[in-house]
Amino acid sequence: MELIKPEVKQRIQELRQLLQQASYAYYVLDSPIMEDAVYDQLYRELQNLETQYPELVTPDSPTQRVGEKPATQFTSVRHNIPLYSLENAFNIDELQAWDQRWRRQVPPQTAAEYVCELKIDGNALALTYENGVLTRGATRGDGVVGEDITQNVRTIRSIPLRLNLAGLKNFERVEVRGEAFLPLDVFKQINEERQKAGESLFANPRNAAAGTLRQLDSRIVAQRRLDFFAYTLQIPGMDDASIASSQWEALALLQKMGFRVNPNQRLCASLAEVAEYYQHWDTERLNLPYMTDGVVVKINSFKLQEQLGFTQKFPRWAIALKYAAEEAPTRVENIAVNV
Ligand SMILES: NC(=O)c1cc2c(=O)c3cc(F)ccc3oc2nc1N
Repeated sequence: MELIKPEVKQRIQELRQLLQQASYAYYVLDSPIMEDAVYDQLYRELQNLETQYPELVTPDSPTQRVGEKPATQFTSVRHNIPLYSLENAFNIDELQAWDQRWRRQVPPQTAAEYVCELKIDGNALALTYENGVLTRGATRGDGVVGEDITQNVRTIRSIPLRLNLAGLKNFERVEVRGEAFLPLDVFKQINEERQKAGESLFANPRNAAAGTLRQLDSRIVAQRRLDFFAYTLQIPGMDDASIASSQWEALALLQKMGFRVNPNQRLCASLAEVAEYYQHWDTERLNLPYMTDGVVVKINSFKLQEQLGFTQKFPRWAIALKYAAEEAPTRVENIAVNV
């Protein structure tokens, strides 16, 4: 192989850096720093250089988000850390009952803060990063075994192909969980296209996202603009308390590493504040550009989470405080009617 001129390598690195920063600003921070036309021009220049020097292509290059050939099937994969589901509460009384339940496991008067996160109505994804590079994206499946949909996950622009691990040690292997979802306007557009093509409509954005994630051709997935909010950071073999001291800190770390984290989280000092957050978003959520179906209430301290642990199925330290279901279908039906 003839020696590659250093300025070519230099230019390729420069283009990757520029394109990655522009993509991060646009898809994660929602604040573009570059005109689309400029982005496209730089992207084409990088593509041309990588075509000319294929040995310089790296998996985290912005040109590597969309796979060329469709997969024939998805392989099953065992999660490095099982994904549990959340116990449900349907009103404030049931939230209080949960609070009394976990409090029976710890000394009386144990102080606790709560983190409230909007419960995004999408599909849980398990992301694996090795030395900062995304190596696997899998569906939740049954919590122990999911499907390897890495090539589809790579097309989700708000999921970083490489993490920003500046200043972080022991982060060689990182597991991130979050929710992949379809923004409502994309859901509506997809159903309009399906209506025109005489295909069946997706009943709701969650089904549309699930259907999209299971597409064998990642080029179709790339056109559908799935999005992602991260909410859990874990390191196999390390207890959570040595990664961060709390959920609140973990959310800040996820943002620092390059993930999109839902901006409406709230740190609550009491159940009264949790109830206030729950009531506030019962109506406010209808103005959001994505579907939610409740609030996830988590004990903030990782030390207290560890003391409480898990039942067979659920973490004792979290609960999904759901909204009454009749809201969502009405709204989604409205969208269907407009189609
Ligand atoms: N849909 C969601 O927006 C959402 C979902 C979960 C979980 O399913 C979940 C499951 C666990 F076992 C533990 C924590 C969790 O935190 C979560 N946090 C969220 N924000």
